Amino acid sequence: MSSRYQREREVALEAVRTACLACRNVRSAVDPAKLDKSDRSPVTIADFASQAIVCRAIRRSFPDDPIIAEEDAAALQKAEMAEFRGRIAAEVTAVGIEADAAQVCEWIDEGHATEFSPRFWTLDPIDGTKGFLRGGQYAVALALIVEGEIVLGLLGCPNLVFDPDRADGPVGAISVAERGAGISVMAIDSDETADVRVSSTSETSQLRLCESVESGHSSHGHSAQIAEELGISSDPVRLDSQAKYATVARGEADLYLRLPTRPGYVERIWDHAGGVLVVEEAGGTVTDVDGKPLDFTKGAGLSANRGVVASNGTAHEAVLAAVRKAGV
Ligand SMILES: Nc1ncnc2c1ncn2[C@@H]1O[C@H](COP(=O)(O)O)[C@@H](OP(=O)(O)O)[C@H]1O
Ligand SMILES: [Mg+2]
Repeated sequence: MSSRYQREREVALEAVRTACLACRNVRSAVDPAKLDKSDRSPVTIADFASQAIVCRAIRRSFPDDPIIAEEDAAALQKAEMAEFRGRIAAEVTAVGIEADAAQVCEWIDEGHATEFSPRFWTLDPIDGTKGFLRGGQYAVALALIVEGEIVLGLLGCPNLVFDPDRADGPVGAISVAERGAGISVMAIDSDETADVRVSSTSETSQLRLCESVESGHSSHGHSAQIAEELGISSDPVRLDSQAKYATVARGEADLYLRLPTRPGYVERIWDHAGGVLVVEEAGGTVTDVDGKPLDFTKGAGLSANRGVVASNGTAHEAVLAAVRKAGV
């Protein structure tokens, strides 16, 4: 695979892999230590450790690149958070990056950018924090955006089986996509690599649909209507995080629907950028529910779009027609 962004890929892959290992370590501890953010969504030691690891790596290799990331260290600065800060530093140190609490907070805050710029990274240190907490799917999601176009997309999925045909095979898969250069999936714990491609299913009644576990993140009612319209009789597969994009990319599912639950919710770029390129480079198509391409020039939010439809491409137009019929 010829690569225009070879160095960026290497740095990003190493950082995402290390962040995945830190997340796993926290997950296997008795208490992943959760805080509730001001919007009442959960955040854990692992979210902060992952963000510190990835932001540090990008800052060292690409000092001028802004990073738009989900977390910030503001809540960690309070005096009563000293132990929590110390635990984050210990988790970062445990994966081979020696750091104290102050250093870790500085790295986390490297992800403070919010505005569009000609070249920037976007990071979700743990996408699907609810999935992480319940032992389900989650992802470390990283993308590089140049002139509004995603050029690199990585999804580290520590709980995703590497090869869907080997259910008892290795667990942990990192999808790495580069625009125009394809996608490969790497095992987290070995050098095993796989080429993947979306499915070729065109018969709409045969489409395997995936969606969020959380009905507050995507309307399950509308997706049931759309499935009925398409003649789909199988139940949707529900999983947390951008692991949904990874499953569409490797043909394990044919369709991922993210349907607005309320008017005015603006999707965050870090919840999609990595996954979008992973699906596109595997041969699939991603638009919003109105059929428009996702617009990554608006800062941290996808304010020009509503919802997301990611498919194997073949079925995309038929799905959009069903989405319109359902009145999404
Ligand atoms: N009302 C809403 N509609 C769509 N997405 C939402 C939402 N409220 C929160 N989210 C996002 O949904 C993400 C999880 O998606 P999924 O349901 O596919 O696992 C969360 O990411 P984090 O887990 O990183 O906070 C959060 O950003
Ligand atoms: Mg997220």
